Amino acid sequence: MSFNAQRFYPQIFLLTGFLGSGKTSLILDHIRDPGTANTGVIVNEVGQIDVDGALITTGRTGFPVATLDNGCVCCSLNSDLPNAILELLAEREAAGGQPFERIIIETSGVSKPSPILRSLLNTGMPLRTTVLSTYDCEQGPDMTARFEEAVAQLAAAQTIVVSKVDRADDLASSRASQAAAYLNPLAAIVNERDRTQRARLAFAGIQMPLRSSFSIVARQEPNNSKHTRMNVFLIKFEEPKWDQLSEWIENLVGYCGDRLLRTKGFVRTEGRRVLIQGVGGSFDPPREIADGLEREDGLVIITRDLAREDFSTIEPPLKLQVHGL
Ligand SMILES: Nc1nc2c(ncn2[C@@H]2O[C@H](COP(=O)(O)OP(=O)(O)OP(=O)(O)O)[C@@H](O)[C@H]2O)c(=O)[nH]1
Repeated sequence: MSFNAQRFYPQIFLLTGFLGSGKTSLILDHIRDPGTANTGVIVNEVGQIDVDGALITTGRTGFPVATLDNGCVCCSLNSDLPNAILELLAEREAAGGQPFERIIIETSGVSKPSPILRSLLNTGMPLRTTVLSTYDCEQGPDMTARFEEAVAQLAAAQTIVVSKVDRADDLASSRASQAAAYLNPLAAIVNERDRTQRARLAFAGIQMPLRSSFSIVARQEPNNSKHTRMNVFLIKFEEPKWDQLSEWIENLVGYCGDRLLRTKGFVRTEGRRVLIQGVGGSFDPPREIADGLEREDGLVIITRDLAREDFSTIEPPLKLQVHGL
């Protein structure tokens, strides 16, 4: 399928936001809302385990999700993204469905938006694009100060959606809005406790021609797309016992401290397949995932300034392989 001037092209929402700041959750809140049937999603993960795609697929059965699995999309400037859009449109047409009103592109938590916007510009498709960034009110300004990726994401956004306010107090919530507005005075800020309403406001869409949003990003972010301070590891376990695995994770958290940024993936333990998710040192309760889901097992761990050898010092000693990604 190629570009067709007669076709109706959906609005594109480029959804950015730092690691664990709530991008997938915002999409899940959106697709659970009746009336969003004409949404398609493209997911890009920095690790090789597609957890986000899996969660969205289980969030609504049969939901149209495409995955960009060639590493971080902002680092691999090629035709993957335009092709994913065209394929999603073609599949929809072939299935005889209503045209998409919107396609949400969930970028990896370390992607910088500028190269992605550039690759959208090069499609030749008349795409109306809105850049959204989630801003985690629990992580706040410290995180953004430490990582240029987080600054680039917020600077590029037309809309900043403050996440996790449903479990924050009023002070944390209003501080997050102020910090977001300070970083990007041009952005509309969505700060809403009700998650359904938050998703509605987020994807209501402030439409700007792609070129003007691109020029904002280009000013803030002149050249590179390297993630200099981050390390991404894929850990493959040999069916550890649950007690041992949870102790290992607790010790990992203690060992890394604030160098641990994001942990997520699927691990087989005692005959079950478990979803493990953590942002910094805070972990969700483990969730059993049905075996039918065709996703590779393994835990993606994103850190700052950590070496592969560090994992061998974590107790208890488990049988594992560490791959640097
Ligand atoms: N209560 C609450 N929890 C949230 C919210 N947003 C995210 N979370 C939780 O925060 C964790 C990370 O959320 P995700 O939606 O996976 O974050 P993400 O930005 O997609 O993560 P990456 O793709 O790894 O960068 C999960 O445990 C979510 O359940 C929110 O608005 N409210």
